[in-house]
Amino acid sequence: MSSQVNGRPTGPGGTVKDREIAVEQRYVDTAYARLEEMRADAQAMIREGYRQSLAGTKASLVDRDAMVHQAALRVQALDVADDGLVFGRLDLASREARYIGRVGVRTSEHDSLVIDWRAPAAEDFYRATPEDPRGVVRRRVLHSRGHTVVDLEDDLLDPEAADGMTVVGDGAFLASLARTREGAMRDIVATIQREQDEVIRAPADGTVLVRGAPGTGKTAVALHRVAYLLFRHRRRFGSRGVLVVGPNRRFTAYIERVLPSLGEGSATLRSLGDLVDGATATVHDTPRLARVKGAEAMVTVLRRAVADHAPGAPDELRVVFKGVVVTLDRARLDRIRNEVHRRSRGSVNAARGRAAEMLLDALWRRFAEIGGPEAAEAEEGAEAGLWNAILAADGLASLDEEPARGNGAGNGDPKRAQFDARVREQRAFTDFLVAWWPIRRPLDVLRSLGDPARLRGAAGRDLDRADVEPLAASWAGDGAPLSYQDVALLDELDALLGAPPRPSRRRRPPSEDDPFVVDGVNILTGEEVVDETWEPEMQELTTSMERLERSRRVDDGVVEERPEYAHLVVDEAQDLSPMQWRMLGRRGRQASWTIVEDPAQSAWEDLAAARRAMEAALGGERPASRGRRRNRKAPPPRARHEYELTTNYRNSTEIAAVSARVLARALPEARPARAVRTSGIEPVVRVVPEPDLGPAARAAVEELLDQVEGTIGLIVPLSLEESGGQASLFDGPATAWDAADRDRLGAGLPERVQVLDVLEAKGLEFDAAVIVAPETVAAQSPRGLRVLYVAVSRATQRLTVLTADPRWKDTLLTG
Ligand SMILES: Nc1ncnc2c1ncn2[C@@H]1O[C@H](COP(=O)(O)OP(=O)(O)OP(=O)(O)O)[C@@H](O)[C@H]1O
Repeated sequence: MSSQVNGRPTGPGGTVKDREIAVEQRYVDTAYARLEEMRADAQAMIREGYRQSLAGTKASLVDRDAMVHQAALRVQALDVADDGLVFGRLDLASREARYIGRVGVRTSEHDSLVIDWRAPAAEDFYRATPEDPRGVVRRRVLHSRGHTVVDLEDDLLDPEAADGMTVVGDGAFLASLARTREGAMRDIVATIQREQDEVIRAPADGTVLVRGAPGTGKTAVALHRVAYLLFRHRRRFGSRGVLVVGPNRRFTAYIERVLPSLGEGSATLRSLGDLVDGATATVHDTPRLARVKGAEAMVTVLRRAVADHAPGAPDELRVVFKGVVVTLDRARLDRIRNEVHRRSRGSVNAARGRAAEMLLDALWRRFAEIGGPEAAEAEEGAEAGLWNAILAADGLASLDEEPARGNGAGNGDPKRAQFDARVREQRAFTDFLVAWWPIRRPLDVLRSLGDPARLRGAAGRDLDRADVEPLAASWAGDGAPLSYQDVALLDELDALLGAPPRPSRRRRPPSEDDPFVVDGVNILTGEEVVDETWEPEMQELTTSMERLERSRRVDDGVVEERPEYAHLVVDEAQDLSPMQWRMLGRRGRQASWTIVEDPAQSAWEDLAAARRAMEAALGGERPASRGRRRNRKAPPPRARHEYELTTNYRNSTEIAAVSARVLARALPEARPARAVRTSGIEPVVRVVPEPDLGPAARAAVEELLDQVEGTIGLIVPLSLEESGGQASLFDGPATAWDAADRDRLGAGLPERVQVLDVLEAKGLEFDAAVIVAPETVAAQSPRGLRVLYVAVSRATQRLTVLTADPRWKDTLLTG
């Protein structure tokens, strides 16, 4: 027999619930006491690590590093568990009770006190249902504040086996969904639902693809999965890293506390605008420009741009050899440049040496063509022995002897070697080389396309001619802001240009008279000529933190090494352009992936092209097979596991009904998720004349400030002027919600109000949302209705929509 008691007084000890809370509190106190001991042990280990380092041997420093690192991680994890350490209890049919918490805690005799939520033994806590109780009779969720248990909620899963077990609860789960939002996402570790848990614990290999409508917990699930993967496969994912990518910086700021609250500080969290070191996106493109910049055709355009001559490159090379002037004109130089590019795709910046060799080849041929050898001999009045005399003077073999090894095309011709050596020495040649084949940064190339003529050349037939001017305008000028799509283009350029030649680590003798050394760098090989004492032994003795720091170092805007990760998590994946997929693909060539998306929220017009790019990114690059194995069949495609989340935990049923109506218009065949919480508060739609939209929005926010305690989102249409004045591309209504408008709207409002545009609102949620001008949002792009669908599904409690078009009132409220 069991008894469902919702806090009714039952006698001198208070309510049944109070007594149950007191029992749990005693257990929780024991767990905290042990946690404290474990923390003290870990801190002692850190002290011991530092003590060992005083011993001063190299081995002790390495040991110290490893020990301190491990212990510091442990202290960090234990600190995190300090708040709400224990949140669950399972009572099994076997009468065993299991406690589930943020970290595993064992007694000093190694008996389990608390099971880590990610451990297999905790799975039943999330998976057991009345239909499939998995041996669980009662599941209890403990709500704590700090170290104090303040509430309980039980689920009776197997009433037959309950036999006298107390069951308390008053729908605390639903109440937790209605909680006030504080501006940052929180973990859901205590209330993960079964369908979500299946995603979190999905296999670590291949690709996990998660779909679900707004508010179904896709982001929450993806982040908990990261914590799970790092816990269960620490060696694999911890060392090569996990990258979590969100759509924009506001979003990453919103979710950045979740992983640390789960004890995971090691995953890298970046927005699509921050993935390339040294470049930061600050604006969104207009939908039209985003489509152009994001399309795969840009690969060809950028290839041409890289292969084009650099701005300011000289168009004639002129050297003098033995009084004979040898020149290469523009047409010849262009042919050579094309040939060097053909051979050095992906390593253009490292190809200066090859460029020099090919120039010398061409100069030598030209020298022969113009009768140079005869002219040179005639001028110097030399007999047949002239060459020998010169060669001998240079310490090279005479014509009668074995041919000296040539510097040039490796043909062993001493005349050619002589020619090469003399030309290389000339400042005219080295200066030309540096200007003609400069080390180019991705940003320089992108800026060079700010010149419409140059962009037109690179565009060929791959861009619509009408797009060229606005594209160029968005890149022109050193101070032009970078857009989110631009960052993917910079990454593409980085891949095309390749890293500049790596500075030499070897110590070299000072080489002041080496003609190829300009400003301390050998201009042919790019090697830095290091002449200070270098102590490799000392350099290697660095801590893990220092190594991490060094691996991220950025040199003059060029990334030294693009990091690759063992696992990539992509949120809001439905919005990635093909170019953005390529950018991610380069970071996960050998990775497994978790992809989270809702195609119905996609603002991307050509979803099919984006899908192809996604598949290419996921296909990655398999480790190269060697030798005989090369002819074997291609490896099987990576495993894919697909999941759908179906319950909306964010919106009240009233708000979900409005978003379902927008969805029905945007995508009639799509099914909305089932909302589980009814608030009794109906959304409000007000019709106001267009010029009054701003003041009406202020008034709506002020009203809501009295009605909700937490965050308010004031969501306005896109500004179509932000990324370089492409207003001409705008073919919707003329209201411009530019930054100044938004500042005016937000002026003087408290911090819990955020003014943001519809794209920035992606993935976020607020207690209350005010949506301004749905008619404008819907008309701003071909996928405007989907963008509006995103906007109306942001609020948990209250939704107010302001429209200048009375028809929208019916659309939103009655469908
Ligand atoms: N099992 C759960 N227990 C408690 N809260 C939950 C649960 N699942 C999701 N939530 C909450 O529901 C809200 C929506 O979750 P989340 O933002 O992850 O949804 P989403 O599917 O990513 O939405 P969108 O598509 O709009 O980005 C969040 O506040 C999240 O904490």
